[in-house]
Amino acid sequence: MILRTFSLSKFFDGLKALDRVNIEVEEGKITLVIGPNGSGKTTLINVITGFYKADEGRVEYKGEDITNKPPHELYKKGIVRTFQIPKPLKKLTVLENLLIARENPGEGIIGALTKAYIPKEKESVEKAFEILEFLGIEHLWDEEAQNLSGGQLRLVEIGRALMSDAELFVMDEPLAGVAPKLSHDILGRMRELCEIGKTFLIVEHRLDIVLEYVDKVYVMASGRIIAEGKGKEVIEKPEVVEVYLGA
Ligand SMILES: Nc1ncnc2c1ncn2[C@@H]1O[C@H](COP(=O)(O)OP(=O)(O)OP(=O)(O)O)[C@@H](O)[C@H]1O
Repeated sequence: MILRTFSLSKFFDGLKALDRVNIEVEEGKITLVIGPNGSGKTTLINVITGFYKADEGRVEYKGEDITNKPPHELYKKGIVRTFQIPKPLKKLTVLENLLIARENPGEGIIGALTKAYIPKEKESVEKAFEILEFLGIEHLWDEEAQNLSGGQLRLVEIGRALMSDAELFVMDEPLAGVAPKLSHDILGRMRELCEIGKTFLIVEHRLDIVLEYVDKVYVMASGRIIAEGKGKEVIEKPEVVEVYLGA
């Protein structure tokens, strides 16, 4: 397992947003976390990636305790979280967005903007083009991000993460606002990346599209993992049907 959580808990003023969560993320696989609104999925990702502090429990990455390490330290270890491209960066081109991603793992917007105009090494530019080509958006390299469709922006977000050489990609709703065809393309690209050893931990609501691509599914409700398994069989479990109906 590349990542594991052990009895991970997070409280907000008495609310148990995470309640002793145990998950295992296998290397080279896509692990999906689902659950009704407010069940704790984003909180789980935020705690794993160091954006929130855990109140109890532990996170291990490659056997090392990484609990409550800040995002930039996790980035150095090979864990990257994707984010929607913030507004100021939308004025930059697609290529520029990839180039500054490498320098700004922590996603500080101010830092990103001040560093945006430093000279770029040839090697970084070559790498950026390779990634754009892989994602099928190399023709958009000189386009301002603000002119892209929602789906194209998602691909740029993934491209930014790929600039980092990370091994574990943590993504919150990578398909939100993306049309079905492009969603399938994105998931297909993720599967190809799994083949070269990359690992994905994702939260996604679009179950109709995503389930066939993922290796393992965890279902959350009220801060707890209530079911786990492979693809479609999980969502047919009575306890899962129940939480979705109740929601
Ligand atoms: N920063 C915060 N402060 C206080 N409460 C929070 C905070 N973040 C999340 N919560 C609460 O924790 C619970 C879990 O929220 P979370 O966003 O993790 O759920 P989710 O499963 O990602 O939901 P959604 O599918 O709607 O995004 C919710 O009750 C939410 O209101």
